[in-house]
Amino acid sequence: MKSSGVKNIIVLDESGFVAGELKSDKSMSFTVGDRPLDELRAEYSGKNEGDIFGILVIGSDIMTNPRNVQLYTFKPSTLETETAIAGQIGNIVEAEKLKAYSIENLPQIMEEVKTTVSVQAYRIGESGESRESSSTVSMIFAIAFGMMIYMMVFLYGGTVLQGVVEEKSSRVLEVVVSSVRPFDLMMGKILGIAAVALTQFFIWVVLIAVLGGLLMQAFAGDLMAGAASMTGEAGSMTAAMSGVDAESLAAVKTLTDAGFLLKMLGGFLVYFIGGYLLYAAMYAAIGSAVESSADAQQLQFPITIPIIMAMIIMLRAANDPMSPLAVWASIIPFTSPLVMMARLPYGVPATELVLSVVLLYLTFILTVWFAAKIYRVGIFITILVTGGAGYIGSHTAVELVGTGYGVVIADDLSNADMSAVEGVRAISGKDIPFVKADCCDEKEMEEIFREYGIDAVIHFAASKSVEESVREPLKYYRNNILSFATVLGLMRTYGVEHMVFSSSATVYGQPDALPVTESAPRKPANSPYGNTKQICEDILRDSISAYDGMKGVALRYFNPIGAHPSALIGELPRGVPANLVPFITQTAAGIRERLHIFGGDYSTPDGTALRDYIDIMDLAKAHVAALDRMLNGKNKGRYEVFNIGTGVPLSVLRLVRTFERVNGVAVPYKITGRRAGDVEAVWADTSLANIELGWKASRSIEDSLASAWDWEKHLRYG
Ligand SMILES: O=c1ccn([C@@H]2O[C@H](COP(=O)(O)OP(=O)(O)O[C@H]3O[C@H](CO)[C@@H](O)[C@H](O)[C@H]3O)[C@@H](O)[C@H]2O)c(=O)[nH]1
Repeated sequence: MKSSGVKNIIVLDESGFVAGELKSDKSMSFTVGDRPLDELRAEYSGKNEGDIFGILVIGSDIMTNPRNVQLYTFKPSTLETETAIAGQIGNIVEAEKLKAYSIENLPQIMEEVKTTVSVQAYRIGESGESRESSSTVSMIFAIAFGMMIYMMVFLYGGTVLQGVVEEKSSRVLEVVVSSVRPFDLMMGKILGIAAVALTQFFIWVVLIAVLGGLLMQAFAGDLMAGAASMTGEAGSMTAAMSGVDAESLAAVKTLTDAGFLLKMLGGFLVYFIGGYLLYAAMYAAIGSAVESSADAQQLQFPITIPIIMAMIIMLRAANDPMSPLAVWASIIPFTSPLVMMARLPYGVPATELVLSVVLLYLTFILTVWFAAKIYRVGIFITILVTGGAGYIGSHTAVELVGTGYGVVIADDLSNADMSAVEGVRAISGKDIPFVKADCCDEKEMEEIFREYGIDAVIHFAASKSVEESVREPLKYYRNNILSFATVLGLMRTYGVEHMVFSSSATVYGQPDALPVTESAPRKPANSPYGNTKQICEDILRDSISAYDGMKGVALRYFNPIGAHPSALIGELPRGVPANLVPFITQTAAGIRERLHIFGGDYSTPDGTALRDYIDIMDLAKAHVAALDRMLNGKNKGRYEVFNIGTGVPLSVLRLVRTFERVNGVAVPYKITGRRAGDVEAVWADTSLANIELGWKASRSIEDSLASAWDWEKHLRYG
């Protein structure tokens, strides 16, 4: 990779008057050779690292046959070198010819002695064989191929960029993305457009080849025939001596040299594909990072800089393929596709070629990875689901992914199981990120905000046992309130503005009027648990009113029941279930002897308490609806509250009977005294959620109870 420096050229001058007149300069140095050509060739052949650049043979009849000049090189020759030598010899011959004329009619003489010398280059390989090649053709090839790469990159890179930008605004993509890794999606997009580009390119190549062939036949038939009749060095020498334009012959020979053409086409394909892929990946990264085509225009500029640089270096490299700039630019991936094409005709060491190709394709893959990372952040709206391993959290995570949202689950697994996360992954078919973190731990949580571009939070993380909260209030105030305040604080720090909070119908206590609307007064809480839900609602309301941009929805759930239809996730109570349905399923499964129905003396049709049982899948969908509303700017206030229920009251006894009927299992039960803290009846007025969220419970109580039983059986019997 060292610079070519001064080109030392041995001159064998058969004419006797040229060698002495050749002037050395900083690029070329001439010494007169004192041994025959064959001897010199044998001595220097294969010693590419040596000092001698080549041997210049000037024919004895140079005065009458100015084309009888041959340059045998041990290193790649360039058009620049050949032109310089030809120029010098031309001047010397002209001067020599001038001597023979009377000086009186100088202008006429000048015209007459004007001589154009062409140098035929012979590249001496390791084997000592010399092959004639045309520098002009090589350069034209290099530049033409380089230009094609350049055009393709611009043309189809732009297509990739537009494609990514357009799809970003399309919801369809989010659905696609939910089942494909961003890396695969990005790669598919780039390769898909590459396939189109290549097809179009090959159509062009075939067209040009056919047209070119016809033109060649029409205009260059004679020349081709001449070239075909002369094979090898001897032929060329004859041609040179017979005065046929040697450069034209060399051009035709180069064009008909299958080895040369194969090398150039092979190189072109490797660099065309590699160059396109790399730049397409860069365009894709930009497409991922911007919101609109207009923004993309501005960001495209940085990409054009290396391409333009590569174009400039490519033109230089065609003249001096061994200069350090050319060598490095042909290895560095961003310029290599163009620059290497310019160097290729002159012969490039295999190590440089391999390094260049490997680096090009490696950088492409890295760029796709990088683009995919931006894409994920740019295209996915990523939702942090705290408590996502819990009952409602896991079902909501499934629903979010199904809708096209990106999800990160955070859970300390204190009252949940990793199997729920696995279930979510299995259902959604996606490797959803899970972080074991306590929402009260600011450091742990901050990692999540830093690592994943969080756009919104659904906060489920909380302890949920009414009875336990009475025994351990501090645990509840910490787990439910401190955690919520910590998450909200981090949202502020990281500019995350959307919060869906998991509230509860418990805030209504025993409502004065039924069904209960969102505007019903909240009653003093019966338990620390209930109190935390009220306090968290207030924290959210106050934070939103204090902090610009922050928006929030509190969803007041009624009684969530049921499980995902796949039975891969469901409610996972620890110890003796406090809630009705898990107790029923465990009793039906024989784990519990009998169900105790708390209170048969309420003022209700059958004396048992009335509740509004909402299916877990419907409840999960309500979260997506709330999130969509905020993210689409459809919310009417920055803080909104919705009841999430069916609006249909059901007694405990009716629920038990329905369970038995739907599942064909008996649930032994006994009516006992009322449970402390229980309200008699509560059910939702869901009209606000129906109208504003465009959400309505759709699963029947039968569906819910059947899925609850399926889940229990899955837990027991797999
Ligand atoms: O073994 C049991 C369990 C419950 N019930 C009754 O079933 C109904 C529903 O009880 P449960 O499933 O415990 O729900 P709720 O007490 O209504 O509590 C729900 O509603 C509360 C707010 O109202 C939330 O805080 C809870 O998390 C949520 O489960 C109530 O009448 C209970 O008395 C029984 O009869 N036997």
